[in-house]
Amino acid sequence: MAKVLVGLSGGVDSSAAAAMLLEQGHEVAGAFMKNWVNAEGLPGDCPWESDLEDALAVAKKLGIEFRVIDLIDPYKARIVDYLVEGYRSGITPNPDVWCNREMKFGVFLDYALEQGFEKVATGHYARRRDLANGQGAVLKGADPNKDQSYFLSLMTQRQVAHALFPVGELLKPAVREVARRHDLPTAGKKDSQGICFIGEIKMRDFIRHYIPDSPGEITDTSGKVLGRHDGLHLYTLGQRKGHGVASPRDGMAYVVIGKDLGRNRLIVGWDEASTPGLYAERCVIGTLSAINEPFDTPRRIEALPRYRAKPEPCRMAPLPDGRVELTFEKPQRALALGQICAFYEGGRLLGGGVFEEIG
Ligand SMILES: Nc1ncnc2c1ncn2[C@@H]1O[C@H](COP(=O)(O)OP(=O)(O)OP(=O)(O)O)[C@@H](O)[C@H]1O
Repeated sequence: MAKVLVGLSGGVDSSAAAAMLLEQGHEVAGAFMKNWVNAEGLPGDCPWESDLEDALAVAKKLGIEFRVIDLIDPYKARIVDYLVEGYRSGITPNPDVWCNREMKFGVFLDYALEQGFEKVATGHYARRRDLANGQGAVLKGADPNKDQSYFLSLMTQRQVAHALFPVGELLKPAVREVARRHDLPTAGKKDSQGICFIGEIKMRDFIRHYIPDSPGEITDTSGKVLGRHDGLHLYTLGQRKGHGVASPRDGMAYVVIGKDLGRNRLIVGWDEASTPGLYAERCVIGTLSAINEPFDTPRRIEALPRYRAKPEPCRMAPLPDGRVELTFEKPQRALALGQICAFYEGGRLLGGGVFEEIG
């Protein structure tokens, strides 16, 4: 049995996680991380105060110690700045994946260890197993509709060694049942949406607050002007809606297929396999994180280029500069620089990295 600090977000999953850990006989305390406060008055609803109340009510009901930890400054430095810088430089950042590595299993885990806890638990739908060599492994969650292992793909072995994911063993209805059985006030709460800190604030409004619009032309690949954009950072490869260019072809939409940074032009094309720039078979992944074995020999794996994508078979080969090259069996649509790619073998998460070159 271990001394566990569980991250209580005020949602049903982490509430049930705390209850399960108690049932398993662990010594449990709960903590709410204060990550971001809408001090800048962005339009939208930021429900952290009611989430904090819910987390506190759950801890009370379970009779566990509850702490509020102010991580606003490290969150700004590690997540908000990464997000804004990413958009500014024209890539597509993924703050949810980064948050697990830098905050929940970074700053928060360090705090927990310092305070004498042995483990940090969260309500993620993933499973943790001990390997014969003593290492911890991460498997996909038992509920295929809820699996969140993708978001854990940049975790290190040290982080996994101290992590627990109790609800990952269950299907979602069984998780709600745990919360009901313990009469937790969050049992019927609907699942949270969106980026962990932005809450109900629209990403577009958030970005616009930090990066001024920089309007330019929208063209096709021949350079013909089809419309105007508000700033290249507001668009992502493969994006169908929001660019405002109507399609003259029935059943065939214009999608974003590239950005010409030099001329501040957004390039659109047809959403079809033959469109240059939209599909790629090959890519280079850097900023790698290997949970168990290093990626130093060529092998066949499955890759998830984005959350909720289908696992795609591919060949992974190490490069002399320490990164890896992936060659997919089938061309992949809209792989975006900056996005996270998670690697799997069967149901086991091998790790992941960042798309640094495409095509
Ligand atoms: N502000 C927070 N304070 C403490 N822990 C948090 C916080 N936000 C998220 N977590 C932890 O990270 C886990 C995954 O976060 P995510 O935002 O994906 O929540 P979720 O899947 O909606 O789960 P939940 O139902 O518990 O909110 C949560 O289950 C919780 O353990």
